[in-house]
Parts: sequence; C-alpha cells; structure tokens
Amino acid sequence: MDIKSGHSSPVMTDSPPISNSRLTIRQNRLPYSSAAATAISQNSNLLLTVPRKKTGILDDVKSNGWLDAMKSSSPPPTILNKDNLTSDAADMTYREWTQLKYPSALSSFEKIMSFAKGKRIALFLDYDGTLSPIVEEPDCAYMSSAMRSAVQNVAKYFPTAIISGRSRDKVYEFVSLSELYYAGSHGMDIMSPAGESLNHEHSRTVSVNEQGKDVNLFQPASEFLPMIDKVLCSLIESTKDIKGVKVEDNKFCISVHYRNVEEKNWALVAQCVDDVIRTYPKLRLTHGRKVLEIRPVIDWDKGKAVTFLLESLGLNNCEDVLPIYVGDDRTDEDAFKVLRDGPNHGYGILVSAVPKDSNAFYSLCDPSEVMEFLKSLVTWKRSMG
Ligand SMILES: O=P(O)(O)OC[C@H]1O[C@H](O[C@H]2O[C@H](CO)[C@@H](O)[C@H](O)[C@H]2O)[C@H](O)[C@@H](O)[C@@H]1O
Repeated sequence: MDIKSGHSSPVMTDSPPISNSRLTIRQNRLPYSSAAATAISQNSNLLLTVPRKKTGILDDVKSNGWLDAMKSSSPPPTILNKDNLTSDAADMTYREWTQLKYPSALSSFEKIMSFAKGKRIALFLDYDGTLSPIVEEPDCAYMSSAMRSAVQNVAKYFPTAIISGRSRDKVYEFVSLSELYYAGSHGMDIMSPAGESLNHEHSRTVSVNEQGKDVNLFQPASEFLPMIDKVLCSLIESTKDIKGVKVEDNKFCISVHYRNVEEKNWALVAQCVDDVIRTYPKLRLTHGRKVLEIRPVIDWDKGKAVTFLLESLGLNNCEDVLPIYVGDDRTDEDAFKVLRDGPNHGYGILVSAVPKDSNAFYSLCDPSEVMEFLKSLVTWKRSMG
C-alpha cells in the first residue's frame, strides 16, 4: 500500500490493533493450537485419550474467556428496549448510569446545543442498532420510513455520513438517501454524494448505476479483496453444517453471525473461523453484536473514517466545528475515542439500553430516541434562523 498525502493513511501494523477488553481468537489460544497439536502428536497416549475436537473445545474456550466475549456481545432481546426492562432494579441501574456516567443526549440537549452555538455540526451515524433496531435476520434490518425522513431532514442542515460495518452497497440500499456520505466495511469503503469529491489524491470517480451520476470513492483496503474473497468462500464452506450460521459478505470484511446458532455450538463457530483465518496473518478478528468480524490488519477503522471525512469536508482541525457520532457497537468506540481525544473535539453518543463502559460522552436508549434526537437537531437549527 502506498498512500501518500496529508490525509491520514492506513499503515500495515504487525500486531492486531485490538483493545484489551476485546478478546480475539489469536490472542487467546484456542484448542488445538499448533503447540497443543505438537504435544499431542509427540505423545501417542494423549492421542488415544484426548479425542481431537470432541472434548476440550468448550473447556479451553471457556477458560480463555472467549466464550464469555461471545455471550456478552449483545444484550438479550428481553432488555433491548427501554419499555421492556425486566425489573425495577435494572431500571434503576440504567437511570444511575445515565445520570452519573453517560447522560441522555435528549435530557442534555440544551447543554449540547449551547456548546454547538456558532459551530458547524457534522453528523456521523452508525446503521445497525442505531438507525434500525437489532433483528434476528441481518438481511431484514430495515429502517423505518419515519427514521429515513428524520435522517433526510437533518442532512439538509448538516453534512451527514453513515458509517457501517456492512458493505457500502448494502447500507446504501437500506438508507436510500443519495445526499449522504457513506462509509461501508467499517470505514474501508467511503463514497461521496453525487457531484461531491472526497478531495483525496487516491480517491477515484465512478458512475453509479441508476442515474449514471458520478460519485467519488476511497477504498484503502482494495489490495485485500482477492484474499477476503478466498476467505469468504472457505468460511461459507467450513460453517455450512452449523445450523443458524450466516456468513455475510461485507466486501472488505466478513461477518460470521451466530445470533441464530444454538449456544452449545458457539465454540464450534469460533473453531471454524480460527481454522480458516489462522493462515492469514494479514487478517484480524473483532467482536460485534453476536457476530465475529474478519477484516484486514490495516490501521483503519470507523475513527479513521471520521477523520478522513472531516478532512474531505474541509472541517478538520477547525475550532468552529462540532462533530457528533451516534453508534451502538464496539466498533463505534474507535470513532468515540477520536472525538474525545483527537484534535476534532466532538461528542460521541452511545446507543444502549443497558449500562456499559464507553468512550462516548452521552447516551440514547434505542433507535427511537436517536430519531427524536435527530428531529431536535432540525428544530434547533430552524429556530436559529
Ligand atoms: O456498523 P453497523 O452498521 O452497526 O454494522 C455492524 C454489523 O451489523 C449487522 O449485524 C448486526 O445487526 C443485525 C441486524 O439487526 C443482527 O442480526 C446481528 O446480530 C448484528 O451483529 C450486520 O449484519 C453486520 O454485517 C455488521 O457488521
């Protein structure tokens, strides 16, 4: 990769840049690592008494905490909505969390807007769990038309980008608003609205299908496409007998969903993924909501995509700019961190119905509150004249 410019550049890194809280298969030895395999092959007694892949998987995965990471990756459906909290205690804990740690962006709206006064707002929105509710079937994560209108309205006043782990095509199909910026594949596939440029020497112009309008693309991981395609085929093949698994092609990354897999088979899903990707040191694995995500080991994530887009929009390092990022997933933390610690100070807003630690400043409970927040932004902007 040879990307030279004043813009942030993706750089190959040797070790997987994953935070400590995020457990990975590679960091946590899985059953049947090469060391274990060597030990077994050197001891024929062991070979007889420890049947490969039958016992040991669960024990090893459990002792590494890896299965716990898979279990805790998404709140159970019973507590997904604020109206549905299972007990008064849970309700109280959530309220304390919003009061003491991550205040509601709706209750704090005036405070946020007093800080925004005289500033240009740039808006970044995650898709799944933020604009659409989490559902069992990834292909059915539709956005309501009310939410689409809210996004459309807010984009009339503020530059708005959708930043998603999904492929850009897929998220564009769901959102269907041509006036937005889109960053698919966790920011590795960035597209300007028609007629706009990303202002980067390595962006390229392509015609988009229906109306043949020109858009500008930036794809820092394009050299990994052949490898990702190969891994995609292997993963589809190796998991085909596990009921409920869904392998999703997100172009520059792959999602292996286990939401609909019986919990007793989660270790098997992990094993299949590890078996395939262990021979690809240029790929890394992260955890999403009941999903294992495989992507290239480049120094690029949703946070980098936010910085790139601010640069493209000429809003980088400007004191009169307030970026706001709304997201629900672990991968959104990279963007929250950039807005919290980087030169482009702004607000991360975590969408969560359960208390959790985050680099965000504020919180919203669910997509319906996200919609309310977007509408409030529009009302505020109109009231400013
Ligand atoms: O960055 P995002 O827009 O939040 O995308 C992250 C992943 O979202 C999707 O999976 C999640 O939502 C599904 C639909 O609600 C749900 O069934 C699944 O369990 C969740 O993990 C998407 O399918 C993935 O490809 C994205 O990476």
